[in-house]
Amino acid sequence: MSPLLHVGDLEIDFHTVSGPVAAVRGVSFTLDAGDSLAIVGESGSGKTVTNRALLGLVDAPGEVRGSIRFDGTDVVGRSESDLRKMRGTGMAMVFQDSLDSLNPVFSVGSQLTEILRVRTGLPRRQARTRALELMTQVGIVDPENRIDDYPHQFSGGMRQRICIAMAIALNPRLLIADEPTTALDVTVQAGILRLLRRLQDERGMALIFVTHDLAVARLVARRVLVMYQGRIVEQGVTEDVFRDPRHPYTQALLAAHPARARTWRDLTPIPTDFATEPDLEAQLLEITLSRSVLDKEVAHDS
Ligand SMILES: Nc1ncnc2c1ncn2[C@@H]1O[C@H](COP(=O)(O)OP(=O)(O)OP(=O)(O)O)[C@@H](O)[C@H]1O
Repeated sequence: MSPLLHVGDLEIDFHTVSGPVAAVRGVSFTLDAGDSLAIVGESGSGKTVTNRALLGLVDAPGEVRGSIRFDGTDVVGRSESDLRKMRGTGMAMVFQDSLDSLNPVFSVGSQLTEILRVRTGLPRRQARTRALELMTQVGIVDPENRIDDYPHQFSGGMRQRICIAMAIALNPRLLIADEPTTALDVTVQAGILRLLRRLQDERGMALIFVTHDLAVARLVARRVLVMYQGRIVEQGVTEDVFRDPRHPYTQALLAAHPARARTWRDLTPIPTDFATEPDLEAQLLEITLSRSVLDKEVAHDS
């Protein structure tokens, strides 16, 4: 069986006033239908632009070369109208910041029903019923009373759930989630990760999850791909990469990861105030999200 997604020797350049930026180099990977892949790497390693390229969303001054085949069809060089048809039904993306993705002047219900009406031709009333179902599926409590609310009336986590509802509205075969939990606090993050895992499982949907955190990758994806400076330095089954990281960069990422620390005493002491130390805060987030916490919640859900 051929893979759902095949990326071959992908290269992305940005032609800027200060010269060309080689954002992605020689990236190749495949993803089977229903499988999950995490793309991990530090800021600027090319994770986001790689995923935007999958959806044909790299605009000038970006230039994409190489091959991207989704469901047997080439993405690179395809017309904008073809790409628009593919987005939503084939692949859909959830971005980091839900406020950027939602239109503040329309209720969440009208944004959801609009997608359904325009893309599937559902009459207004049925689209609203479907929108309510989708809101329920993503864990919005009492959707009848929330459907006419505006994005600002929802919390960050709930807004991200609405974005996920919009992304799955057309039953995509591949959902790409680009750091969808970065802006959220730990409990809310765990809820979103749990939701993505459940949706993927229930719908048999493939998932690409972008994160800078290897421990989070391990929570959501069967396979992992590690990027460094625009290139893939390592890829494989997530557990194998954890057990036996081959590339020095992956080894360094793992060695530095606070979720490896078993007790608070194992952490590198940071001699500054808890509340103002961003690194420590990030470490705390990562630890709280460590596997046992989320697994317990997933077990509790199922
Ligand atoms: N529109 C653009 N113009 C110029 N350079 C860009 C543009 N978009 C991205 N880049 C460059 O491409 C490289 C990869 O960026 P990308 O956003 O994919 O990184 P990332 O791994 O997703 O980082 P982050 O985790 O911070 O989102 C960076 O060097 C970035 O500066």
